Amino acid sequence: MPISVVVLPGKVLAIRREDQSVWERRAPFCPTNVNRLSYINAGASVQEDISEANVIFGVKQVPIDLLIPNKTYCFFSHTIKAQEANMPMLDAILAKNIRLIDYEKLMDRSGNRVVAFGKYAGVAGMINILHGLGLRLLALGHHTPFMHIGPAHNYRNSSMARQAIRDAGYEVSLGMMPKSLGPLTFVFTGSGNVSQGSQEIFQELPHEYVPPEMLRKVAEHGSPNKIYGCEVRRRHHLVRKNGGGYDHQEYEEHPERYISTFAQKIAPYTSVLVNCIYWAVDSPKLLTIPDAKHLLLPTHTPWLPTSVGAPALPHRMLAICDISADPGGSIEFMNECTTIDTPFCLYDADRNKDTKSFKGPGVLVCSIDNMPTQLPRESTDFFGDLLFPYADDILASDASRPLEDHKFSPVVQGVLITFWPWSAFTMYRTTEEGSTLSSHTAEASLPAPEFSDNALRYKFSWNPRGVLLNTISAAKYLSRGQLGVFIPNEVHISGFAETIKALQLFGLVDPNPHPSLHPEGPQITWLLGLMDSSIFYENLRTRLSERIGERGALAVESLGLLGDELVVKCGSPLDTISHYLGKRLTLGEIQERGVVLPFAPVVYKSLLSRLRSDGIIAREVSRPLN
Ligand SMILES: N[C@@H](CCCCN[C@@H](CCC(=O)O)C(=O)O)C(=O)O
Repeated sequence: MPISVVVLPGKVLAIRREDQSVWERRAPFCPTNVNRLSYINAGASVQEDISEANVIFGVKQVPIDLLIPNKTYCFFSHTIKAQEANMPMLDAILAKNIRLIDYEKLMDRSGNRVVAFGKYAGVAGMINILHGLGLRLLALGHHTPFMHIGPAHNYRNSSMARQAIRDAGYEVSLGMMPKSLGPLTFVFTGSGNVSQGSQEIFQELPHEYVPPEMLRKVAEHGSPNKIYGCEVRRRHHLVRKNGGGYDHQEYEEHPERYISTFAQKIAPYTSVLVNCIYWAVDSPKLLTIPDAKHLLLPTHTPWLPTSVGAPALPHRMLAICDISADPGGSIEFMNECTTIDTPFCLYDADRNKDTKSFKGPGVLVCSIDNMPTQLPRESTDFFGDLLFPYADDILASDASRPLEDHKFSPVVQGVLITFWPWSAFTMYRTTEEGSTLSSHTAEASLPAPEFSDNALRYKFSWNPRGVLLNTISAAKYLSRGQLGVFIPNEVHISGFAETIKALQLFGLVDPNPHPSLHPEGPQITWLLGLMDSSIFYENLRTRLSERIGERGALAVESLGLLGDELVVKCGSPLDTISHYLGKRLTLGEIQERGVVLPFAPVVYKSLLSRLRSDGIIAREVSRPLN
């Protein structure tokens, strides 16, 4: 239920009822925190209407229509990596003049997060994967002590889960694991809160830690009466692409210069991978789709005693608990997070597909992205105590007043500053009401071409649908009091118009459903399949060049639309091409000018007016490019 707490006269804090999932039973503060907050004896009132609150606290994303304008909100928005699903919510936050304090960005001077549920993600994740391991081994023909461990949410608290794990561990130490399985190894990537939480649970089992270089040895010759653990840090598997070992400073600044050797050096000797790293868009992947193919090939372990009733394992890697939970991220083949309702899937590398089953070929994956809510009370107490020291500071926020009127502590100020680059980019790309707009100045409303390296001259930080849609609708602007209309096709940025024209020519910017693009329809490739599956590549290429010129044809080719990649069909040509370009031309983290940002007037006008009230005036200088 939502509660409002009066903290000071005129200062009301609200805690919203979580609605992101039925499982979400956490809160940002626990009752003890609220008692301490209500220090002027005002008490907390439980009420549906929280609109009188200045600051609204929550845990997970807020539905767009429930976002109350002009408030300060604190919650996990999951927008920092421009996560596609949450971009409409971010747009609404900007449009509604909301000041967002994202817990993920509350950091100390060294860049470490100060409030996080991470430890409980680790705790719950480890319990879940032990439960899943029991079920997977059963499907492979083995009853093991892990069968008696339930999913994390089946326990009243983590102590009860620990007890069940200790009991299972006792049986392991008594030699009750089937000998045909050989020794089991658990690899933990990362050393932060998540990793520590999961290792605390692991340590309830009879265990021995080994360094990464000993993994192979214990995987082959270790004892089946204990479980081997190994914590793998970046320095153990990251190497420079151009030669050389891991350099922390350089990696922080240039993760793209590194590759991971995890798949070759660590994964072949890993039975259960507990992935606890923080993954950023530019970071190297730990396991790619081709790596999985290799790792899930049958292994030959003739030294293990097997029989019809006690078969050998198909391969070493049995399960992955991807607590890091970035679809397509560090574990490339994890393309959709699992949920508390359906916690596991079995990824079959041969078919590059996963099934909701424990039986059959593959590796079991658990990638729930809200695991701490499986232990809601404990994780709320833990989180509330971390957040409490910042509550007063956050409560001082008045979203209708400029930032410099506030005296935030460095931790809170740091979060708010993260909004500046966004505003600046938007300012760079937008044409404000009242400015003069000729066909030349209009070019300034597009991203700077010098920051683009593809045929569209755009890179996308999320779904590019809006950008493409704008190319078939005219933009309106005010010029010296007169309403003008600007046709995007007439923009003369080199390459952009040709490419857009080509996309339009092939009907790829059409927002209406197309039968060939029905998600359940037959598989097709891009233009070759979409236009005429019988035409040869060379002929299509020539025809294309004749119709749209060589530059246009080159552009279409460079976007991969003439290749034989299968189309992920999203119903309409526009949605399908948007999905494709969003993936292909992704910018990654927003770092430079020239990226695509929310550019509807409702979004940027509120930003511009906020900037104006902060004394920053947008000024546009435009010059013709040719
Ligand atoms: N890595 C992914 C998914 C993160 C999901 C984390 N969920 C946690 C958030 C809590 C925390 O970070 O402290 C949750 O518990 O819901 C991404 O970045 O989008």
